[in-house]
Amino acid sequence: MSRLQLVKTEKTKMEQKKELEEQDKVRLMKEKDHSDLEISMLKQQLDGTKRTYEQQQLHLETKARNAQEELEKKLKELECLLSDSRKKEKELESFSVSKAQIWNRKKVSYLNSIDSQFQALQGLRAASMSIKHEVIKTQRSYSEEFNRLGLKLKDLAEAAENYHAVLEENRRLYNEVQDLKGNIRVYCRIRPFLPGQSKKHSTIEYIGDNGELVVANPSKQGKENHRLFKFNKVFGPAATQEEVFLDTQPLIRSVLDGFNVCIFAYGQTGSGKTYTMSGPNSASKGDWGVNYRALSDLFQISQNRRSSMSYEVGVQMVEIYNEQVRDLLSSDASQKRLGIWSSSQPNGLAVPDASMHPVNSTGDVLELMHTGLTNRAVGATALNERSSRSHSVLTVHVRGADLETGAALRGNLHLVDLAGSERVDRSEVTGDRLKEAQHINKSLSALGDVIFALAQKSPHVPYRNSKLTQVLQSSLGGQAKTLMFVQLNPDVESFSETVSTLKFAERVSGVELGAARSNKEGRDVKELMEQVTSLKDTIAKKDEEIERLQLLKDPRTMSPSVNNEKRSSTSPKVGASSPRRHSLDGEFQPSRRLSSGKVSALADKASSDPNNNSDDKHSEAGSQLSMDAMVDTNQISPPDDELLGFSGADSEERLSDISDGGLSVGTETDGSVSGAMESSLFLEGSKPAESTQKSKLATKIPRPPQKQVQSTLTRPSSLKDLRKSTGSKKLPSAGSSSATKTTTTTGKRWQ
Ligand SMILES: Nc1ncnc2c1ncn2[C@@H]1O[C@H](COP(=O)(O)OP(=O)(O)OP(=O)(O)O)[C@@H](O)[C@H]1O
Repeated sequence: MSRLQLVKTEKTKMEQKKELEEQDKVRLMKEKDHSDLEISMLKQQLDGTKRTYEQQQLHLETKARNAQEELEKKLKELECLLSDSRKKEKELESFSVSKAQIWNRKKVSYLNSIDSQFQALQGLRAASMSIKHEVIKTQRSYSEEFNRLGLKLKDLAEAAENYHAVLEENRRLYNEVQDLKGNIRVYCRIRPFLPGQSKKHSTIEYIGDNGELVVANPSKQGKENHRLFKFNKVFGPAATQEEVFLDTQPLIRSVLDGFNVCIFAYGQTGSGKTYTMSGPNSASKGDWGVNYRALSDLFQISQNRRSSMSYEVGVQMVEIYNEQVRDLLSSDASQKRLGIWSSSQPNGLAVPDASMHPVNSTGDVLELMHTGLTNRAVGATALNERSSRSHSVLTVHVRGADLETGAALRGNLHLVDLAGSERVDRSEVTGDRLKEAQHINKSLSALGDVIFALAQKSPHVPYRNSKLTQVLQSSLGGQAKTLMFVQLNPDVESFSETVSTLKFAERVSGVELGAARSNKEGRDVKELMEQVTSLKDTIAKKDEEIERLQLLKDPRTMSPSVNNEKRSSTSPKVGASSPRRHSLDGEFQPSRRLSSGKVSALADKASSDPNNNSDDKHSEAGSQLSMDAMVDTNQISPPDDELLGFSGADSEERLSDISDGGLSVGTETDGSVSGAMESSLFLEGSKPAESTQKSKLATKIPRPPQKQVQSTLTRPSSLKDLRKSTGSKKLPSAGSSSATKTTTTTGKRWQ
């Protein structure tokens, strides 16, 4: 059974295997069909592809043929090009060969030039080396020089630091010198005779170098009508405008240093006030008066100082007519009356309403002054010679600032052309003319009174008595400096006016008791005394010579007894005169007509023995002189002083006439010195005690009214008159200490 089962299992297995194989066969048959299908498809595909390839091959073959044709064409072209290029190459080769040759030539020339330039460069280098050495040497010397300059600069810088201090010191010293010369100066100027007047007699007898002036009335007989005056300076008729200004110039500088200065011209109508202050009409530069020159100088100095100071200058010009102040520079035709500030305003203006015109040059000033003078002249036609009857005041205001310190200063310069000073007899005038005269006399008297009160240190200075003194207040007194020009007309017909003018001036000049006088006096007096001694020697020699000549001329006097007599009586009279003139003047000037006496008469008296009072001739002569003087004084006195409004001034003037010294206590610095000199010159040998006594007497004399006293005092002799005058002029020097002190203490610097 097992076998069968085995065979049966075997058979099943065989059947299963056969079945599987059957299945495989079917599957394989299917796969074969499928593969046949695939093969046919692939065959189809292959055919299609074969065809496509064949087409493509055809196309490509066509293309290749075309390309080949084209390439053949290009090849031909390229061959052409190649042949062209070869040709060009050949050409270029030949060109480059020629170029190379040119370049070679150029190269050679460049090399040559480089060679030569190199050599030149070598030369330059050598030169530059030597220059360098030179420069180094110069640099060294420069640096040494710079060092030296540096040291100098340092010194300069140090000096510059002190410059301002020195400048300030200079100014101080300069103004001290001006102070030493006195704060009030009086210059006398005599105008020449005008064309057509040459034949007239002159009243001017003698002009001394030291300010002496002798006037006389030539129409009167006798030697006794001579009068001697003494001022700081006397300018004769021949003096030029420039000479006059030279002595004025120092004051101008003071204005720029902050001082107030007043320059005025006093004198009768036609005596040359306007000529001195402004110059003649349409004056050329050479004829310019003090005004123009002062302003021109002012600008010049301010210009010179511009590195250290800056200045502003303004001008006002007013006219005082009948006690009314009028602006001469105003464009306003209404000409209103202007008010005056009696005490100076902070800005220093006395007439603040008068127009102020800033000026920068002399040209500006000329223009303004022309306007001012034209305005004054307009008034003149309307009111008849008004220019002579009014005071014109040109005020220059200067404001300065120190550029270094910023310090400010202020100075005023008043340039005044006063109205004519002549006195008018009441009987001669009425109405407007009388009113004018009263106003002028009042203001001029007030001016004299102010100066006199200042000199006397009076607690009250009467500035308010006139518009003139109110306007000038800041420039009168204190440390202000005043210069008065006394103008004289030499015409004999003006003699009484001349004497009156001179007396006024003497009164003004006599008031200055300068602080420096006592300092200066010693030395100056010594010098002057030495001069006097030498003059006396000369006089003595001349005396002897004249005597000798006279003796030779007059044989009758040959006898010793007569000779002696003559010598005692005539020799001093004739002999002393001309030698003195010689010695004072330097040389004899016939025009002064002194040969027969006049000044010589004064000198006679001076040189004669003062003890010889019994000499009748002399005492007579003396009284005659005084009488003449009195007659003159009386002639000029108006009949009714009070009505004309100058009685006070007159009485004082008379007093000055009487004692001179009582008021004229020395004409400032030089005046006092000259007082001493005069006493020696004119009172040679006089007893000092006597002269002192007389001067004391003079100072004790009460003031007005003095006509009586005048005659008793002046009558004895003119010699005494002179003694009194000179003696009293010496007074301040003897007892000047108090006066000297007061002047110094009252002197206040203006600010
Ligand atoms: N020093 C001088 N040299 C030449 N001529 C002068 C001199 N002084 C004055 N004169 C002449 O004298 C005449 C009068 O002078 P001026 O007019 O200056 O006098 P015055 O005092 O100002 O007169 P007034 O009071 O009328 O103004 C003028 O013709 C002037 O030219």
